[in-house]
Amino acid sequence: KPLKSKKRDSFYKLSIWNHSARQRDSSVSRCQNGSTHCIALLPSSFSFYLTQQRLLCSLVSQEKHYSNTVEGNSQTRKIETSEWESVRSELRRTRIDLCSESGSYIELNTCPLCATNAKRRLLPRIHKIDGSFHCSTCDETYSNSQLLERLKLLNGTFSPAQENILFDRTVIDSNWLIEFAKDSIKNLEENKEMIASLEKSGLSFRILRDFEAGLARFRRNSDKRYDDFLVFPLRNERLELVGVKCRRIERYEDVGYYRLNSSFGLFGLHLGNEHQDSVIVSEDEIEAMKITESCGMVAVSLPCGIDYFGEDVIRCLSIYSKVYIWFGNEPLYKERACVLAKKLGLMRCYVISPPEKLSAGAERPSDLIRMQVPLTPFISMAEPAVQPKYISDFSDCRNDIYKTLAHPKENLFLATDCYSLTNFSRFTKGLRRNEVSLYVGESGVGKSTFLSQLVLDYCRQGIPTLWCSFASDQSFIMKTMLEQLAAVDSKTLVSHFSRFSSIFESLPLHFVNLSNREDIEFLEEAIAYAQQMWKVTHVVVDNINIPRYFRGDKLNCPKEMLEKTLHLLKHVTVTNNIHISAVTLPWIESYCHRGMDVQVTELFGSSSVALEADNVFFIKRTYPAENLDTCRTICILKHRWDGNTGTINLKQNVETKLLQDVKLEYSNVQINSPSEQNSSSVLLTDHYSLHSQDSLAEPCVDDFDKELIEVNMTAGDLAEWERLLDVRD
Ligand SMILES: Nc1ncnc2c1ncn2[C@@H]1O[C@H](COP(=O)(O)OP(=O)(O)OP(=O)(O)O)[C@@H](O)[C@H]1O
Repeated sequence: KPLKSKKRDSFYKLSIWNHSARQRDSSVSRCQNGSTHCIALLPSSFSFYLTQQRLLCSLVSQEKHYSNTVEGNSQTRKIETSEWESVRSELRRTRIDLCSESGSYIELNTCPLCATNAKRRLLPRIHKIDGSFHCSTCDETYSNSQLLERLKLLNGTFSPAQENILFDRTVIDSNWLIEFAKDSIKNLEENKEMIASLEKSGLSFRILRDFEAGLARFRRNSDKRYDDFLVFPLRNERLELVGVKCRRIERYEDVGYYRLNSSFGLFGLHLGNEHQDSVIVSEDEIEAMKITESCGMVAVSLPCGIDYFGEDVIRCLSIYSKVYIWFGNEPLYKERACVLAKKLGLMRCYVISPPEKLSAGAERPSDLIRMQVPLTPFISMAEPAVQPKYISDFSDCRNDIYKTLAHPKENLFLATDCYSLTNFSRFTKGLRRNEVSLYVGESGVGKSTFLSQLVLDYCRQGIPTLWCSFASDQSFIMKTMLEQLAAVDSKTLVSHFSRFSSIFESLPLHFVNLSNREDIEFLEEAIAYAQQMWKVTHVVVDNINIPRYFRGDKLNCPKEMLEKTLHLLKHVTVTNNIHISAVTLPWIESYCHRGMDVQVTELFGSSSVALEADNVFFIKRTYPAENLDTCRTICILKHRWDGNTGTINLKQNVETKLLQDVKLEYSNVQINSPSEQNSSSVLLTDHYSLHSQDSLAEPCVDDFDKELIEVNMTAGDLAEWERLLDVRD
């Protein structure tokens, strides 16, 4: 937990108590100078709280904790210490730190698979008991052994799997290896039959000689038969022979190695010279030879295919300023090409993946050569491995744009109508993804009341919503919502409390209390969590003026804080494809009492707030009252969807807390033609007749809007109320 700056550098007495409240241990932990975190090693299961001088921890007995997980569930396997140690050492190799231990999980500071990091919560984590790994950003779950395998592949510490490795022997004498390689070349030269069959498959003798490929015979232990193997020399970055790879001709997957030490070299490396600055990396020796034969470029092959990108391999490729990677078009090949490119340095790597149209489905160089398709055009079409995210063209967005144009309701709108605030709904055309709406108004003007009714309406339409509140008392807003949902007088509400409560509880609505969280990062974390857990698509933040810390840094300027927060919220909406409604106070409160001519820029000065928010709704008291003393006005100052601006009066039913939006005025009517207005009003009225009766049990007295249907239900008519609710459900 980040400590406030003034508390840094101070001493904390750390007392750990066991569950029977006997002091078990105590030590002094100190924040290091300038550090934001105070780290103390604590038993895995404890709860703690921080007072002025003390961090009090209550320790939950370890046995009890285990009984809930392992013994309680016989299917859960306790991870072996050795397994965990190997995962831990692979993680260390990947330079991934174990970030923290919380409850039964160990968090990692970065995901080894998708590279999400501490800035983007939630962190990937490993279960302490069964060793399972889960990252919610890339949505990958692995068992302990699967994770180990993945990490080994990423690290290049993979040592060839047992299956196809017939032998892997370390040679002590380098001369023996040189003699073996020479002999094998001679063997191949003398075996005319073999050369003829290789030439038939598209490999000329010349290229075999250039690559110094050879032939060797090995006797099988089992049946004393001899098998022919092609021999490929492996050289290090100094072009010294460090090993040979042998591949059985009959079964090409079967391989064997003779190596001088634990490192591998590359096949074909000796063909490069100082004049060549580019190389093609292929998975397979035959492919490498065919590429060079076909296009004249230097091609090398990896000693263990796409499974091994160890340091020795990377060193061999370091002399080239341009590396073309040609593995294949399948997702696994592409993924491995990316991993290799990252290790080599993205800026100098290019990935060759022949487009299907041009290659007639053939993606590997040998297939293309067999089909007599020249390779050079594909090499020139290679895509740079690094594709900066900020560069995009129409084709990147084409599909999304089509979807939003052709099926806006399914792809863009979370909801088009709000049934209890019909005029507002007609004006705003509903709730759209990727937008931030800002509700501005002086304190106590009714921002939360308005939003609670809006949220309630959308929740009833099934839109999963998260209400994030920085206010200390969250029950207040829940109470308002319950009153608005019930839409009955307080006496009836009390007598039927449990019934209304269960309806309220069944809504897809979740609350997050951020009252003690002054850092905006907690909000980010809460949204990420709610997205994972409940797939929320609408998030309300009440109110964004409260946080003071931006990712650990205290910002003393509220304007800067607001700008940064809004920028963050906009980013969150776009990355998560959701809508965020944020509540804020205006910077210049005097404008609250001005007429409709207020501009967004006047409320927020020349800041980026006006730019970042897609919609700005300014709620103000209506002065002077022509008998409308309970009225508020909501001014639509900015509306990105159609650019309309206007005002709507809000009238509250004091008993039920329900708002009625009356008297809609467009300030730029020319955009909405009368016919459009009519058609939308028919639609709204239709819905309204079905939905409104449960939300407006007691209609407001004044009939400002002719389109509002009359509600003929009495406040206490609960049976009818529930019947309607059932019909709607
Ligand atoms: N249209 C309205 N007419 C009359 N009273 C209203 C109206 N809207 C809200 N109120 C009342 O105003 C009071 C304050 O409302 P609310 O808490 O929603 O304000 P707020 O702007 O969110 O305040 P804060 O910024 O302090 O959180 C409540 O008692 C509410 O019932």
